[in-house]
Amino acid sequence: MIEATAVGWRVGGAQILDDVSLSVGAGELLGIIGPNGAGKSSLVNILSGVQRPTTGRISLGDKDVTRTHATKRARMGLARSFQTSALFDGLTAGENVRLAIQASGERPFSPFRRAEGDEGDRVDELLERVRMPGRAATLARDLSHGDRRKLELAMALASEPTVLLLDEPMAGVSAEDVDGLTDIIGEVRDSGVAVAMVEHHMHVVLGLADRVAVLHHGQVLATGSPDDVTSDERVQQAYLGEAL
Ligand SMILES: Nc1ncnc2c1ncn2[C@@H]1O[C@H](COP(=O)(O)OP(=O)(O)OP(=O)(O)O)[C@@H](O)[C@H]1O
Repeated sequence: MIEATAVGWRVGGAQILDDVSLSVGAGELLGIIGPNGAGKSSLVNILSGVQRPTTGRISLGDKDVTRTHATKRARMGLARSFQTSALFDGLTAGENVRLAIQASGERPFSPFRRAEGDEGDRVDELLERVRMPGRAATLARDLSHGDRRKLELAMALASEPTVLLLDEPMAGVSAEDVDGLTDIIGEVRDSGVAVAMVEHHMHVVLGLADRVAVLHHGQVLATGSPDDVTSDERVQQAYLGEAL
């Protein structure tokens, strides 16, 4: 569904990404791991169209989207979450989701438009999908950190994406919420979405991913099943001192 071929990204004199090739298919979850500064977020930005690579190619389905803007890629079925929270704190959980539904629709987006058609049902469905039933009326600012991350997932799912890019969806959440988010993301993958997930919680990535790509100094050090990459000596070297 989404593929990077020989992607390089150079900023000033620094080669941030170098000859990165990877792909994620429908119903597959690719975990992207690597030490701090390896280039994981940069890669997500390039896959989503927030940044344009210096060299190489990105394709979405059978389309070359290397030069396609992020907004257009979103209309083509790509959704993403960000490392930092992207919610409207003064709106309720339901209103946040409704805005995401409207923003992904055909009609011009307006934060002042009232719910219409089956939007109310869709909001409830999406909140249920992320295990937040009955939370529609809670202000985003009053949600726990874990629920905020779930709400962000619901918003990313509002466009019914075929490809979902997640940049550290579990950063800073409690162990209990990590388990909940893991289940939800697994269900999204099982529903046929191609999911690429950057995550520092190693046990989550290794337990959930079908394949793992290890980035190191902007290059793909290894790709393979969780077992293959954890037993790879170069990967162990890159993570020296950290439990894999
Ligand atoms: N816009 C930019 N301009 C210059 N350098 C950048 C830019 N964006 C990222 N970098 C540099 O690229 C390198 C990779 O950063 P990136 O955030 O992609 O790594 P990461 O693997 O996501 O790290 P972390 O795990 O800490 O989030 C870092 O050295 C960073 O300083």
